[in-house]
Amino acid sequence: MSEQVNIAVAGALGRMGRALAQVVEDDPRAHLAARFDRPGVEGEGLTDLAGALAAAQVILDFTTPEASVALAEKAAGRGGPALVIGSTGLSPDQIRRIATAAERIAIVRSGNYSLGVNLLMGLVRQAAAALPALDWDIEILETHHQRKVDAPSGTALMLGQAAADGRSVDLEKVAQRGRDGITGARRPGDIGFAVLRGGGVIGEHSVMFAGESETLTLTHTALDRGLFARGAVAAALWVADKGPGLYDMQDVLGMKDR
Ligand SMILES: NC(=O)C1=CN([C@@H]2O[C@H](COP(=O)(O)OP(=O)(O)OC[C@H]3O[C@@H](n4cnc5c(N)ncnc54)[C@H](OP(=O)(O)O)[C@@H]3O)[C@@H](O)[C@H]2O)C=CC1
Ligand SMILES: O=C(O)C1=N[C@H](C(=O)O)C[C@H](O)C1
Repeated sequence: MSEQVNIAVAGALGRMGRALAQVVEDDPRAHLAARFDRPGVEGEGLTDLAGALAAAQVILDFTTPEASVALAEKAAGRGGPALVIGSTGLSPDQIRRIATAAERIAIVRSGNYSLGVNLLMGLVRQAAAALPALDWDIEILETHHQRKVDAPSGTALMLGQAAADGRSVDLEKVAQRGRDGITGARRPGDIGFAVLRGGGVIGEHSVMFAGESETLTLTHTALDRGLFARGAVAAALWVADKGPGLYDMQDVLGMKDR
């Protein structure tokens, strides 16, 4: 067997952290080199951040925006390891700081590591380009479990970006992220976001193209959290030998050139 890739898991006690560790342990190409959580949190088999930085070729980071930025800057400052970041809810400034860190180390960042969502992004871009904005409204609906803290989801924002790219418009200028009360009629060209939270829903995303006499809806449903973990571990194996740069799951899946 060829050499295994040493992978550490940040946020190891979280929902994704636990799923990620399981997938790494089950993959013969990977070795679970370290698991760590919030500084000061101890637990069986947990190391600290310094131990993880020293042991890992790649760290899987599904934590919080603040933790991901701090980790990216720390890793960049010492020239590694590479990172696979899945945290969502990042501000534009936090996204910029991760991009700056990626000038010194390899970082994969995506709001969704599933194959289906990454394929859906291409379909949404294509549909948005084909359907004239004056006749077709775009609305994005996402549903997640009751414990999710950010909204709209990272995936919903990626799908909104894909729709905006298809229409060659700036998402910031057309995004409609909250409606309540007397909102006035829908502004032509807006891309709307709607958010549901409840129970244990892993993640559902729909993009509706609404015309006057017909609607077209593209939907992705995640059936199990391990889906994202398997995609993230595939990204870790992919990025382990990459040079500095900011990559996404479309790079990992080889979808960029199609
Ligand atoms: N890109 C994708 O495909 C996916 C992305 N996500 C995203 O991943 C993130 C995590 O989701 P989820 O696992 O459900 O959340 P959880 O809250 O269950 O897990 C996050 C974990 O990270 C820990 N943590 C917080 N700060 C640090 C730190 N500085 N260093 C190390 N660990 C830290 C948390 O500790 P504490 O509880 O003490 O705060 C917690 O244990 C979210 O942003 C979510 O949206 C989720 C699924 C898929
Ligand atoms: O918090 C979650 O659970 C999820 N977060 C990601 C997002 O914000 O899009 C991906 C997935 O939908 C699950």
